[in-house]
Amino acid sequence: MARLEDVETFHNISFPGHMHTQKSLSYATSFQFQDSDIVIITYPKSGTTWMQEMVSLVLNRGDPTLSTTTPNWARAPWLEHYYCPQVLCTARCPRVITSHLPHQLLLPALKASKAKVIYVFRNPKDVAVSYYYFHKMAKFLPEPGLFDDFLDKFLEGTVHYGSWFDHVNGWTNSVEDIENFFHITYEEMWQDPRSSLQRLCAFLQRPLQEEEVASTLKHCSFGFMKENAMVNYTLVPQDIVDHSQGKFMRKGKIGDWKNTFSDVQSHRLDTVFKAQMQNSGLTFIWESLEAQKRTLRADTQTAAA
Ligand SMILES: Nc1ncnc2c1ncn2[C@@H]1O[C@H](COP(=O)(O)OS(=O)(=O)O)[C@@H](OP(=O)(O)O)[C@H]1O
Repeated sequence: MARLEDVETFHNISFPGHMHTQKSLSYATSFQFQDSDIVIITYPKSGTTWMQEMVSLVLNRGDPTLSTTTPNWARAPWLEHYYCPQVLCTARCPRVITSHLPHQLLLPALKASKAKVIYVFRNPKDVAVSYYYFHKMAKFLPEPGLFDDFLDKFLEGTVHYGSWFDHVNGWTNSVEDIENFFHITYEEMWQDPRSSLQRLCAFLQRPLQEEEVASTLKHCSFGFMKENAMVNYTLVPQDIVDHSQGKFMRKGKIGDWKNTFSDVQSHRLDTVFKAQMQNSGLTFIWESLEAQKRTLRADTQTAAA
């Protein structure tokens, strides 16, 4: 199946040209946010769709009607995609807007408003693997080749949307610059969905009743989202996303990187991580809960011996 390989370069960062144009990227960077807007920002494959679903359910008090009838990209459109202006014309208030843009491109526009900004990030090893497999399916992304070659580009920051390290450093350092800023990790959402949801509700000032919380958690679970055609991307035509190559809702786990990374590749990422993230003060969860428990047990046994 042919690739839709056109590339847009904007401020030295490459973007898939099939969905972004100079005009749409300029539109995004000079966007006039409203104070009532809710803006979800992520590096690709970090939990965007999950947060779009969570926000949508919170705004609808756990009622899944919209989540099961309207695709996520229509409920929370990508600011930098060419179709955003048309979708925003009919958007309800508060508008929910999504972006993968790095902070240097979007911060000036956001600083000028009181929009509520949600930043979701995920450990870079799981991001790299998820992104790699998505490149195999998504015809608007370049053919990724071997994982080793893709990892080189990921570490150099020459993949589409730029460097994970710059993205996470940039946005997590923006707390001071943006009046209403909330950040959360994929791992936190995974390990403690209920308290993640409570934190989100508090930030959005949308408290939920217990049954609304239960419904939101149910519809945001990986199992539910995997089957929901409004979020699992099966609605996207085959010539844009080749569904025979994999699933968008692929595994939804912490620590899946271990099935793709070799020890050498893991060490390579660790080295770049150490160099670029050492001043970030951020800590990441790299392993599944089972692996964490195994390590803890082994440590306890060693200490007891
Ligand atoms: N509810 C829920 N629980 C756990 N994990 C989830 C959930 N929803 C989406 N996912 C996983 O998120 C990955 C896709 O990330 P994004 O939505 O950011 O992708 S995109 O940037 O919008 O293309 C992709 O991760 P991988 O499975 O590791 O590839 C999805 O499976």
